[in-house]
Amino acid sequence: MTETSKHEWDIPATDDSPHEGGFRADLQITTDRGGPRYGEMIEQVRSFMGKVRYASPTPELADEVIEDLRKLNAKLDTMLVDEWTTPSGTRIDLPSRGNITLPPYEVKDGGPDGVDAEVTFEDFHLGGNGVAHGGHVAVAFDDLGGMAAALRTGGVARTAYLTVNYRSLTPLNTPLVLKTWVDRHDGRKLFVKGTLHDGDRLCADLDSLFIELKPGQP
Ligand SMILES: CCCCC/C=C\C/C=C\C/C=C\C/C=C\CCCC(=O)SCCNC(=O)CCNC(=O)[C@H](O)C(C)(C)COP(=O)(O)OP(=O)(O)OC[C@H]1O[C@@H](n2cnc3c(N)ncnc32)[C@H](O)[C@@H]1OP(=O)(O)O
Repeated sequence: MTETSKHEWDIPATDDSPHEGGFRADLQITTDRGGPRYGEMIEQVRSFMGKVRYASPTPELADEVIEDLRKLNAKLDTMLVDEWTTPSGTRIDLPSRGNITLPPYEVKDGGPDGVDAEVTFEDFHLGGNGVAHGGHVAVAFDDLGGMAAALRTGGVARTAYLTVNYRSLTPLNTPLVLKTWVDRHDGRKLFVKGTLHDGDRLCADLDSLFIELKPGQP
């Protein structure tokens, strides 16, 4: 057994379906791709994105930052790979699998019945008046809802609908409890529910439908 095949979301390949569900059957989930400091690199980028949200640079500082970013972009240009082999989204040892586009969450427990995670919306996720943007809350629900569906079926599912009810304000820079679970499973249809809590206070809840993809479906 390889290091990656121990996980419940490792999707089995067959001879006639090497790309199960249109996705690579072997998602090559790793804990070492990108090196031991990849998580730290992502943290620095997250921190930078948060500062960009709040910074009001002088024109001179903007010039400097542009130059620095050009250099950094040129460095990463030399290392671009496809989506199946980038560490971003496949490093299961890192918050949100190292996916910079997701609010950082840590899975505490997960299986066919659902997923429990801790999510922190950061400065970058500011909507207005000091609280999280509703779109970022929906992104967190979409990803963790997709994970609940994937852990139930052992394959990748796509979101058919995603209804988020915003029940109270979602604070920034506060660890919050995010839960998703399969409420009903009917053939390829997975009705996934979810909740986001700040302590005892319900911030938002989720009502969604994920459709298990057929072999080869994009
Ligand atoms: C991606 C992860 C990669 C990373 C890998 C790393 C680790 C993996 C581990 C775990 C995975 C972790 C996390 C998951 C990550 C992300 C999840 C995010 C997922 C997304 O963010 S994904 C993007 C947004 N998503 C779309 O881009 C979908 C566009 N769309 C379509 O692609 C089709 O539309 C589709 C496929 C949805 C259905 O199409 P289809 O042809 O397969 O099926 P069909 O239409 O026949 O529907 C079958 C039955 O569902 C009913 N039905 C369908 N839609 C409905 C609706 N809206 N309302 C009510 N009922 C509905 C029908 O009425 C029928 O019901 P019935 O069978 O009873 O008649």
